[in-house]
Amino acid sequence: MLRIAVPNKGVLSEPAAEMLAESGYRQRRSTKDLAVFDPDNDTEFFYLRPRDIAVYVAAGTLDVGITGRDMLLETAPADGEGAAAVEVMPLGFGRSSFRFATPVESDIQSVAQLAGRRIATAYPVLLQRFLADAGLDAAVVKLDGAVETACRLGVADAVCDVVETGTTLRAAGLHIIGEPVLASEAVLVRREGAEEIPAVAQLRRRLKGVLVARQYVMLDYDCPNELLEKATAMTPGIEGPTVSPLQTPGWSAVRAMVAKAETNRVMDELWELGARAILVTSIHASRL
Ligand SMILES: Nc1ncnc2c1ncn2[C@@H]1O[C@H](COP(=O)(O)OP(=O)(O)OP(=O)(O)O)[C@@H](O)[C@H]1O
Ligand SMILES: O=P(O)(O)OC[C@H]1O[C@H](OP(=O)(O)OP(=O)(O)O)[C@H](O)[C@@H]1O
Ligand SMILES: [Mg+2]
Repeated sequence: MLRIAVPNKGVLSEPAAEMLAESGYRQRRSTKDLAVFDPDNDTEFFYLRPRDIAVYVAAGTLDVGITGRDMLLETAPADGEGAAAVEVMPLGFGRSSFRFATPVESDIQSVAQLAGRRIATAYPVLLQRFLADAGLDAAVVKLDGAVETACRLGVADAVCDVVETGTTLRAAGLHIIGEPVLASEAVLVRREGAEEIPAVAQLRRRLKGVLVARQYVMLDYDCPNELLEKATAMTPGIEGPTVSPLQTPGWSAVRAMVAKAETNRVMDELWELGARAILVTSIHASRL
């Protein structure tokens, strides 16, 4: 039986459950459920705090888990101190960056100026590692959350925290300094060195299938044969487009997958070239 850890709360919780449901797995009905068994897939899901997920997976109690890359790295054991969990694949949601910020009016306006100052964070391991690598000596103030308030309340001179839109930082009168310490998103994790069992390989294919269905659309169009070479170069698809003859002499129908973000640009270019009946349909599921 496959055992999977899923975030029970926070921003990763809903999108993780949604992605698993789209991958064909049963998910919990109530946010109070702590575990769910999916008999059709012989899989059990455990709903845990995202911060703890890599710990369970590293211990080998659970086969795989979904957590944030930042949380995975934060909970990684120090060298030689037991097994670690490792990233298997990024999942394309819960994107954020982990970065420094200071009060707008602060005298600290660069990372180098953090030397000798107090930095509040909920990710002390990540921060210590960055400081050590950068050769900076600073005091780390470990907080549990709402880190942005630490400067105003006088317990820190700067923060190092998760930023997505920057709204929370701005509301606290802070601004970003320096480059991101880490770019994070939700990731699938498993135990370092674990043997790839068929159920995990299948889970990965299913998750990849959802990612592809989210990132691509199917594009169909009709094209005069003399323009086929140029048109298919614009829509190469994954392994090459499907080209079939139309009943109208001198015309072909073309079908190819196109990145969702590119759809309108590609449609405009195809139209300009002389393609017609350009249609876009969404992909519900895939195995490439
Ligand atoms: N606003 C956000 N946008 C995108 N990802 C985020 C955001 N806030 C947190 N995350 C990511 O979600 C993961 C879990 O964070 P989350 O905020 O759910 O847990 P927490 O801070 O430990 O708990 P809580 O906020 O419930 O007290 C982390 O990987 C983090 O980078
Ligand atoms: O850049 P933004 O879009 O504003 O998002 C970033 C904020 O979201 C998270 O807070 P959360 O709600 O998880 O509270 P926490 O700080 O207590 O974890 C994170 O810790 C930041 O505070
Ligand atoms: Mg949080």
